[in-house]
Amino acid sequence: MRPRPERLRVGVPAVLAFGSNLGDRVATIREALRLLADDPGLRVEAVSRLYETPALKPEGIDEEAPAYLNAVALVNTILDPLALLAAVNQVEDALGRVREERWGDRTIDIDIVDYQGIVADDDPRIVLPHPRAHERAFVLVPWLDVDPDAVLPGYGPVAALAAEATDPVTLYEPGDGNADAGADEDGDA
Ligand SMILES: Nc1ncnc2c1ncn2[C@@H]1O[C@H](COP(=O)(O)OP(=O)(O)OP(=O)(O)O)[C@@H](O)[C@H]1O
Ligand SMILES: Nc1nc2c(c(=O)[nH]1)N=C(CO)CN2
Repeated sequence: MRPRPERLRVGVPAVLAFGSNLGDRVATIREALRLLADDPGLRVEAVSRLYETPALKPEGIDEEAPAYLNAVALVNTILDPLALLAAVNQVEDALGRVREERWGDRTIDIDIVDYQGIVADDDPRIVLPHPRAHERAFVLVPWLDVDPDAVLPGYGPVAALAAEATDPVTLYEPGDGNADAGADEDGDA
């Protein structure tokens, strides 16, 4: 009998976006990834570099608010979209996310950008793809890091959308140049 492959690919692909603008942003994003990786329902397959981005508020870019770090992860999951949302909400809650004002400062935000290419807006709890991802360079640019050929369902190639998006995005390079979402705020791996 042939040995069983160690990891069977039975799930579906999804794209998660991470944002943090309060506390130790790198440590928080890294911990969010660790908590998600511990979930038996999903596997983290690739993580982008970190990008520093000014806070986008309903009235526009707010240079006075603490800047965000943003990253994107590709996952493979056996969870359905609502179960995946529950899993990411649980991680947000564990990391001290407080839901007060719209687009308010937060320790962590995790959005489901894409789930298996599905387009669905009938359930406001989970709109797919994420309804604002197409215009957010802070989502599109890190996504390109891990999938240069990515396509946002209903909108087209992510590279073209990123070229159109106007919000500024800067590769985050702490002291030692380690921009990995796996390293913490002072650059330690
Ligand atoms: N694709 C999605 N990913 C995450 N949440 C979603 C999605 N579609 C709908 N929602 C719903 O959006 C609601 C608000 O989510 P959240 O508080 O994270 O918004 P936000 O991060 O402040 O703003 P934004 O959605 O613009 O990033 C949640 O209750 C969730 O059910
Ligand atoms: N730069 C930046 N701005 C934001 C972000 C974010 O992740 N990065 N997320 C928001 C709500 O999800 C609102 N504004």
